[in-house]
Amino acid sequence: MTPRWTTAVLDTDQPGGWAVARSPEGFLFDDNGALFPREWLKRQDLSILAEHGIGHLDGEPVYLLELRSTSEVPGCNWKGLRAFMLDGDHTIYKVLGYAAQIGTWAREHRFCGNCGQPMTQVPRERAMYCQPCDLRSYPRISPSMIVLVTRGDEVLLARSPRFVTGVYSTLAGFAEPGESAEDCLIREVREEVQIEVKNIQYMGSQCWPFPHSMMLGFHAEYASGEIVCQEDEIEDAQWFNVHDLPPLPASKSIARYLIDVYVARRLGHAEPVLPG
Ligand SMILES: NC(=O)C1=CN([C@@H]2O[C@H](COP(=O)(O)OP(=O)(O)OC[C@H]3O[C@@H](n4cnc5c(N)ncnc54)[C@H](O)[C@@H]3O)[C@@H](O)[C@H]2O)C=CC1
Ligand SMILES: [Mg+2]
Ligand SMILES: [Zn+2]
Repeated sequence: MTPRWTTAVLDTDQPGGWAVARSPEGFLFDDNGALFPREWLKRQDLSILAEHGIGHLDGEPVYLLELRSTSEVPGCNWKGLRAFMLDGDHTIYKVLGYAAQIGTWAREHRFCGNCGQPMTQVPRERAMYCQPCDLRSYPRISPSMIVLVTRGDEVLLARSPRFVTGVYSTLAGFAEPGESAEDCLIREVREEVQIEVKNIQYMGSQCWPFPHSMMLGFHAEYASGEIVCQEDEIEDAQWFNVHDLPPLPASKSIARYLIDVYVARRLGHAEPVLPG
């Protein structure tokens, strides 16, 4: 089956196609969703910082209008990417997630980090370029490890002070330079709960555009130690029995997938599928 959405670097001098608009308040939407006829959208009173041709949806070109600020468009409203993930069509969320990552990266690379001069978009390539330095900047992706640690019928879940009240999730953290995925996972689990793990197994990955994480998901078994929560980062962490779990993260997240797979295996149920 051909995918509905494929990314591409499109020439913004070509007319037509669909466009999405992104401001500090999220994406513009109306009753028909977040995609608008591009020529119509460009006639609205928007403060456009940059335009990017980002790909094809059902064969039609899609562009991003990255805005400096939020403006009123009659009949339309603004909504954050997270809300599109939670209650929207998954393909549209993928389009918007990609648009958000390209918009953020291009906005943050308008000037060369080496010499401070303005950078320009490279035609037909997803890169910003500084001519004097011959320096290219590519979209930023931050590898993050996420792991479900288990001990028989028990799973180790924790709460960050940033989470929705009551929700517990798997442990996660960003890779540091010089680390393998496994080194990072072992360090993060040690730092956050002072537990040692063994039998690390890769489970799958997920793009997490908040703002540019690439989640690499693992399962690991408990080896030793008692839970001690990292100050400021971890509000609470506990072993939960698979028959008695707390409120869990959103169903489309890889955190939820890691938990659901393990629970399904313990209880002999059908395994879930990881949303891409
Ligand atoms: N899709 C999913 O199911 C889940 C995704 N996540 C994501 O995983 C990522 C990592 O999780 P956290 O526990 O927040 O990370 P973490 O445990 O490494 O702590 C966050 C700290 O890392 C540092 N940091 C921030 N951005 C960084 C970067 N790009 N590279 C290196 N260090 C950075 C900052 O000091 C920040 O306070 C986040 O983007 C989070 O949103 C977390 C849990 C579930
Ligand atoms: Mg963490
Ligand atoms: Zn430069």
